[in-house]
Amino acid sequence: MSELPYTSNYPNTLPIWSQLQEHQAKVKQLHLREEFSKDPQRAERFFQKAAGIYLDYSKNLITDETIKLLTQLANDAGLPAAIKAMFNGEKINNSEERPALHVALRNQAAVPYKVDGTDVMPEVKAALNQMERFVWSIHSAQWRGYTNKRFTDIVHLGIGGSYLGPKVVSAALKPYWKAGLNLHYVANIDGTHITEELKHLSPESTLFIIASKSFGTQETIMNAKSAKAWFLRNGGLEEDVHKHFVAITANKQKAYNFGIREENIFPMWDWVGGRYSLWSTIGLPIALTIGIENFKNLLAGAYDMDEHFRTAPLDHNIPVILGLLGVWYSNFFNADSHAILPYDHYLRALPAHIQQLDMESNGKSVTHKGEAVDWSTGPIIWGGAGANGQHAYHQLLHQGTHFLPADFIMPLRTHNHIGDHHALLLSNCLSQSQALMQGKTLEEAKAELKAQGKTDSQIDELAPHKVIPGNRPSNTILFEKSTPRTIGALIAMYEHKVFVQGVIWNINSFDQWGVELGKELGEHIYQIITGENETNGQDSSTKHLIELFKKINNRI
Ligand SMILES: O=P(O)(O)OC[C@H]1O[C@H](O)[C@H](O)[C@@H](O)[C@@H]1O
Repeated sequence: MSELPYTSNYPNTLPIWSQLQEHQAKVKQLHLREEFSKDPQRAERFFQKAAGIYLDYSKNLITDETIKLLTQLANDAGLPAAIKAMFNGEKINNSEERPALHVALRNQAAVPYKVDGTDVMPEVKAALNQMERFVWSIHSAQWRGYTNKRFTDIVHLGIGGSYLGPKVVSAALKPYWKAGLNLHYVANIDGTHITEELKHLSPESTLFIIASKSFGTQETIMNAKSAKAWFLRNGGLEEDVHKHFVAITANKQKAYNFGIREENIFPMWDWVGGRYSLWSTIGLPIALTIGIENFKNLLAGAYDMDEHFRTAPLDHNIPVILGLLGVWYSNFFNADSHAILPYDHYLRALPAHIQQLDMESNGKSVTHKGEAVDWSTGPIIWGGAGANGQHAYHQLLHQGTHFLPADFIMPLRTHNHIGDHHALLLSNCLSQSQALMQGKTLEEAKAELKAQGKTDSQIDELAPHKVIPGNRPSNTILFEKSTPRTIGALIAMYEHKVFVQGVIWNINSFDQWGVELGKELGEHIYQIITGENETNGQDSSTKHLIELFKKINNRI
């Protein structure tokens, strides 16, 4: 395991940590409603704009002092050096001895990015050119199906980072989709997923992308085999397969063995983590739907955020501020979750992507050196599209016993001008963060009931149910419109936020060993089902459940 190229600390042994604890004791006495009425400039003071993203963080449980102390924590935890190390391509993913160099994929400047002394930019550019040629050949119908029909449907087979990133971006940018091409994603090993997607497709006009960095992920390989079988069953011949299947992988040999022609394999690199890979060739379905120019704009938007992250002072740095606020709540207020609430139908897949990005990155409990942490790390990420959530789980946000910080995310302009929907959507978005912040006092609840003509005893009975404590924090993240550039910046912002937190917590945000055990055990269980292995050694629950499955499926 390689040495970390920057000094990392146990955050809770830093003197600043105890200063923050003392400070928290004071801040928790404050109420945001009063902080706002005391200080009309609060919104201006806690506001940043960069890379087309507006961040209002004034509805957080913070004072100027909090930001000062948190910035000090970032400095003392070695964040500036860690940012440099990431951009320098150093092996910050020390348990896998790899850099995490996704920033190279969107580098717009004529500067090299080196891995082990070799500039990777020529390979990055060559891959982008390969994507461009491919996208052009599909759009111009130079590349056609085996009966000479143009492609109408792309089926992207991938899971995890080879799925969630492309999915959120292609959905977010639907207004930019080229006419005549539909995109479908198949991720799950559940045969229902692929069955439902293929049901209405014709093999003659369907192109499959097999996206797997490792080309070893069970779900994707199984789906790829089933897709190929479907293709062959429905008229395609073995010699036509190369016209309908392309692959994206860092494991060329395996893709080749699967039957993909060498020229139809798009490269990936081990210095790009799966959940950071939508900017690479894994973004091919994005480029196919929105066109290569828009894909390049997406990269440019992410680059804008990278530059902001790399150069802005910590207390003006959007990803740093977001990361520190998350640390403030996780470690000093014991928050164990964080909600992602996009008020944009096109961005409805964002919570799922941020979930993988954040939870797979920071769901760790040992430091870079392998010592157990005794501070909380990554929170549970959850969420969904607004305003729908307001009629479902927001009740708990407003009156539940959990402390749940949230991000409200919304484009200021819409692609779909219809009636006054967008102004109403914005009103909903703003009213939710306002309600969380200000709440409703007992006096207000009573006055409200009185105005409704309730009797005194009714008022006493009902008022406690109507009290809303408020003082619940949120960020409001806005941008002018969902464009390739703003969406690029938005997602890069979250990537860096996650990194900031990983640095403070002294954990490796770029490995994911925790997912391996389930895969290994799954292999074994499958062998038991198929009779290749014995049930010996299985716990009685698993054994019993396997038997139940076999019995119901007549596999005994
Ligand atoms: O792209 P692949 O190699 O198929 O990996 C797909 C996904 O599966 C793994 O289990 C990891 O948890 C993810 O980080 C990864 O993105």
